[in-house]
Amino acid sequence: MPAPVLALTTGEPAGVGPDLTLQLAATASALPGRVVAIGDPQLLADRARQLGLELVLEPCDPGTALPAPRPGVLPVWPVALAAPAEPGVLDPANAGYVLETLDVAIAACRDGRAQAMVTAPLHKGVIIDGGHPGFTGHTEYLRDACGVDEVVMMLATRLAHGDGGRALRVALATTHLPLREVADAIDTEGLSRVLTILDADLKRQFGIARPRIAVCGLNPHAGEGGHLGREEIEVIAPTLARLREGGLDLVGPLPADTLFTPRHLHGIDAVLAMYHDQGLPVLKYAGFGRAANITLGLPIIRTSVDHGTALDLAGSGRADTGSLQVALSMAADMARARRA
Ligand SMILES: NC(=O)C1=CN([C@@H]2O[C@H](COP(=O)(O)OP(=O)(O)OC[C@H]3O[C@@H](n4cnc5c(N)ncnc54)[C@H](O)[C@@H]3O)[C@@H](O)[C@H]2O)C=CC1
Ligand SMILES: NCC(=O)COP(=O)(O)O
Repeated sequence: MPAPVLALTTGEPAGVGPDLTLQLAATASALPGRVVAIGDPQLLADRARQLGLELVLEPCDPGTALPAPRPGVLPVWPVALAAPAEPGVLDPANAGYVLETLDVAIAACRDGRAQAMVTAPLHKGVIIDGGHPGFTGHTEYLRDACGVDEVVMMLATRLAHGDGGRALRVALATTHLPLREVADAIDTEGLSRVLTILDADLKRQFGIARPRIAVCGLNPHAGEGGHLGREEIEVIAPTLARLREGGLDLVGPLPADTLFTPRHLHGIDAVLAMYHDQGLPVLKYAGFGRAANITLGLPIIRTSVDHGTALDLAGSGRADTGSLQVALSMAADMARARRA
């Protein structure tokens, strides 16, 4: 069985995405699948030279089969930059380029030329500035491009210490939203959809027969019996009760500050946090550089790095490839599991 083809979008051209792609391709003894980079070949060649990396970039036609893998050769599906890119310097002119790399990867996953897509980081602000005011991230872009109503962002890592390499998975009930809007965005329908997708994809994509999911409250102390907010009483607890009747194994809502302690995490397959900065700081404290971001609920497989564009490191050679390695490995494993 040939290794799965992983379509790797190289992300914001002024960020570390091109660097990480090239660093991994030049130095990793083995990549976890057949990686094809999507980006501007000249940008990649210039960045490789800047980083002092020796590898051959081989532009290929996305419409034809990939050449057989060879050590030191990185196949590239070419997408042309709109303007030359300088490491660390954002240019809204290249917003369309970044989105086009995503479109190429999505199309390849949908028609079977690739078995998964892996995304290097993009810069949300510069894409908005470049004429895409509704853009909030890969997650929502993929949802719309794949024509599904709801997706779920989940980050996963392996705990390093004292926990036998156990997985920590943190999913989000809301994603890229101003904090002011979060409480209003949490309603029974949305929460039900998110938990149903999370449960289904932990089974389907991660092989967990009966996922046990712990759900955070929204407010301090999960609302302190209604004295510090009523979302737990009026929305979250009744939603969990209804989903339990449908067979989901749910714990909570629990105060988020104590939920993320080893005793409460014991036996839990995933935590659902109510908002981005309730769950992700914990995940990143536990595993920054060793975690991947997975979009659940899509018809295709998509993983990503756990970090952003790191403009301060672009072109320096000091960006850590750990998370990209995890994202590629996870995508390859998920593709093999789906094929099996
Ligand atoms: N998957 C994606 O496309 C993601 C994109 N972003 C976007 O990235 C942009 C910048 O976000 P920031 O909050 O500044 O986060 P950031 O992750 O780019 O940087 C935060 C800190 O982590 C460091 N860092 C990041 N990646 C690193 C790596 N591979 N090796 C070593 N150090 C690394 C940076 O140097 C910086 O000090 C924003 O537009 C954000 O939306 C953020 C997270 C994920
Ligand atoms: N903090 C995670 C993040 O911002 C990644 O977003 P996305 O671009 O993968 O939707």
